[in-house]
Formats: sequence, structure tokens, C-alpha cells
Amino acid sequence: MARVNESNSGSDVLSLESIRESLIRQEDTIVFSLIERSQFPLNSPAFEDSGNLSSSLTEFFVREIEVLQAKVGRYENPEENPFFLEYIPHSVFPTHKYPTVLHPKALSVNINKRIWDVYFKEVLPLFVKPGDDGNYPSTAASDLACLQALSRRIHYGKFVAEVKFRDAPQDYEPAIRAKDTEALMKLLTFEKVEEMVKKRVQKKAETFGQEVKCISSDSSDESEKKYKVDPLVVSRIYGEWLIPLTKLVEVEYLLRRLD
Ligand SMILES: O=C(O)C(=O)C[C@]1(C(=O)O)C=C[C@@H](O)C=C1
Repeated sequence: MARVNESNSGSDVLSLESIRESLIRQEDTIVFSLIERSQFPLNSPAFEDSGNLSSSLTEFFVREIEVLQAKVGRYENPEENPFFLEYIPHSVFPTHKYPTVLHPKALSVNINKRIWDVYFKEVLPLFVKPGDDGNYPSTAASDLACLQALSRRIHYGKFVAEVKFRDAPQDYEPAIRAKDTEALMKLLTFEKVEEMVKKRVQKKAETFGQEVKCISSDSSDESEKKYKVDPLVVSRIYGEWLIPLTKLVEVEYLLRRLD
């Protein structure tokens, strides 16, 4: 994912435009991952506390995959944040040297526990059918794809915050020193951009998730169109959870920016 370019002088160039391009690209991954997950019912026994077992099937699956992915260097990439940090081993292979863009304290900003809860308790029931078909391994794999895509998007707030800070340190520094989260939230908010994001993801859900029944040239009857995931729900997921959580990450990052 292109994010930082090397300038002629060798220093890193970061722009709000390039960061937003990445967020737009990530929308495709998120919308597709929700569409994929929607083919399975809720299948709650896969992720609910399993009483006598120490973790749910999904928790076990995500933890084991994260351990494997860590061994090939996934979490050396500052865009990636694990859900089970305490289990993460070092990479087995020499790792790519990612450009240092973020403040070192960025490592301590990880809201994946919150993302996990929000996803299973609030988001998932909105776009999948209730029920249990027992297909837990495939469901867990789909949930992992959603969780990783959502987590990457939300934690991208660190990069957004960094570029906003670099563009106007004189505005941000007083609010950071005063630990004024309200002022920071106001500074980093662009309501028009948020509205555009919600409209665009609704359109993407309409386009990517349209049921294709037959190939005919007359596809003009809008009322007959059916979607795998309700496009309004996708827009709501962004408006109620993804954007607010991204902004939370931005604030958390900024609060540490002068440490
Ligand atoms: O694009 C930005 O400026 C962002 O901070 C990202 C984002 C978003 O989550 O989409 C969050 C806050 C802004 O109000 C607008 C959009």
C-alpha cells in the first residue's frame, strides 16, 4: 500500500491526499470482506465464550494466524496492529525496513480489544442473518478478514494524525500540551469529508454487492435490484463505528505526539 514517497532529498513525504487515497482503497477491501462474511449466518457459538474452554474457536483461530503471520513479519509493518499482542513472536525471516513515519509512541496505540467487541456485538448482527449452520471454520476465516481490514483502517488514524500534525503543529501543540481531547477532535474533524466517505461506501456496496441474476441488456429496473449487504448498513457502519474509532485513534496518537 503506497503511503510514503521518498523525496529527492531522501526525506519522507507524507500528504493528506495520499493518506486519503489509501483510505479510499481500503474501502474496497472492507466492503468485499463484509460481503464475503454475509454468506454465513451469525454462527455465534464460534465466537462466544465457550465455558470450559479457555477461548472461543474464533479467538483461537485469530491468535494462531496472527502468530504465524508475525513469524513472516506482518507486524513489522506499522500499518498492522495485532489483536493478541501478548502472543506475538519475532519474525523468523529478515524483515523489510519500513520508513519511520510515526512517533515511536504510536506502538502503544492499539484499540483492537474495543474493535473486537464492537465488531461481534454491534456490527456483525447488522449485516448477517441470525442463525447457526455449524460452518465455524469458514465463518472464523471470514471474521478474521473483516477484523483485519477494519483494524487496519481504524489504526490508519495514526498516519492521518501525523500528517495533520506536521501540516499545522502550531494549531495542534497547544491542545496536545493541554491534553484537550475536545479541541483535538474539533481540529481533526472534516464533516464534509465524512459525508463523502459515507456516500461513497454506500455506492461501493451497491456496486460490488449487487445480485447478478441474468445477463441481459435491460438492467434498468432499479426496484428489482438486490444487494448482498444493505448499502445503507455499510454507510451506517462507517458513520457510527469506523469513522468515530478512526478519530479516537487520531486523538490517542496526538496525545502522545510530543512525548
Ligand atoms: O480524512 C481525514 O481527514 C480523516 O481524518 C479520516 C476521517 C475518516 O475516518 O474517514 C476521519 C475524520 C475526518 O473528519 C474525516 C475523515
